[in-house]
Amino acid sequence: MALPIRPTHQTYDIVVIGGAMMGSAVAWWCARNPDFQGRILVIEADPTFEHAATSLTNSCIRQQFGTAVNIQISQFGAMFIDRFKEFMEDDSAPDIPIQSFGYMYLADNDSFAETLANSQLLQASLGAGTQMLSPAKLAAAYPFYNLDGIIAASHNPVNEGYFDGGTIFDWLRKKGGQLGVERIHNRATGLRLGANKVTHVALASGESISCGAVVNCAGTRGAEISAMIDAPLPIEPRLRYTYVFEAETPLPRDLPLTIDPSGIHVRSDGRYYMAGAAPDDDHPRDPDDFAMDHNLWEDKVWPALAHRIPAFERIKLRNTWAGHYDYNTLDQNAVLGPHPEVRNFHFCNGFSGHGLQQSPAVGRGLSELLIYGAYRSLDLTALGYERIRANAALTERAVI
Ligand SMILES: NCCCC(=O)O
Repeated sequence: MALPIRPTHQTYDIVVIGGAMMGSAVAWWCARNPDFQGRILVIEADPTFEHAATSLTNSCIRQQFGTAVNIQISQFGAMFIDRFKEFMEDDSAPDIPIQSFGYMYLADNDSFAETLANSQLLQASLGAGTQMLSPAKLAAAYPFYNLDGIIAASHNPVNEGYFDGGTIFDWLRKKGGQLGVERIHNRATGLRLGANKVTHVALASGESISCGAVVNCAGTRGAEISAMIDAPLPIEPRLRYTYVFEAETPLPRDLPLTIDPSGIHVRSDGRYYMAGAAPDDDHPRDPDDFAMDHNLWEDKVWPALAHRIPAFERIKLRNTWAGHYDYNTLDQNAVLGPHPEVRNFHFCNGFSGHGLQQSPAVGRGLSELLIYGAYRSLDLTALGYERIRANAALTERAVI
């Protein structure tokens, strides 16, 4: 059903700019909380979500991050997926399994092997199942890899792999609507400030909506929205290509999401395989530029895949697409929570390719900030805007 353009009210307690996975998660977490009795408006510029990262995602979750906060975010994400039906409070909600083939990071140099080993210690200390694998162990378990040049690997077969993020997205929108979340097809064109707060959101259709709080979930346009309150964000659209292919001889077991030293990643995708790559010349793009570089497959991606997995010499490309990361150039991590002075403006930006898997914990965390003024479950302060201002990166080495 088409969304209405105009809101039904002139005043909302919470206005969420951007209605894809993050905006829908924030809205649903707020709406389901009995301590919140207000009105929520979600403004979505493209309700088809054709080009949203939510639609063009590889839909995977991992525990293999290099910072405690990201590991804990994923741990809650995995628990949320595991207990999805319970969270939806609806017997007709589906079970959403995680296909735990794990991520397999391959290291071809001492420095990255050490990074993986240190990350494994951190992940294990927080309860994740990550293990370091020697080339010999790797060859025994996954004989299809060509391990030339590989000196170590890390792998986690627990709560790490593919999940059906699209179905979760559908349910968050549906249940949010049942709980009173209002969604419109419109664009935020301006934010009016008064006494260190956003007082109104201007819409492309001409209305000006009075608001209690604003959440910036605008994806690749997040920096445009925060610029409306003079808050610079180091976030830009970056192209990422996805390739789905069929192998003439399928591998004898699921292929973990393998991160090759070439930068290309590939995993099982049902009876197919899915690979991802960045352009060689990785620079900011226009938010509407989704041009595919068709040469990259022949020139780089396929040769790299066939080198690492010789069975992939004989494959048929079935589908390709280009999507965007909302790429945080400072540290490839999310920017979450209130602006230090404009306290009712909340960031929810810069996920740099790992947003879908972070949406359960991020939605919950922002709902706590919006309703109680503080994080109550998982403290996400490390991902706040202050670090952006201070140019103090929360470095995450495991960005794919
Ligand atoms: N965007 C594909 C990689 C997902 C991840 O960062 O785990």
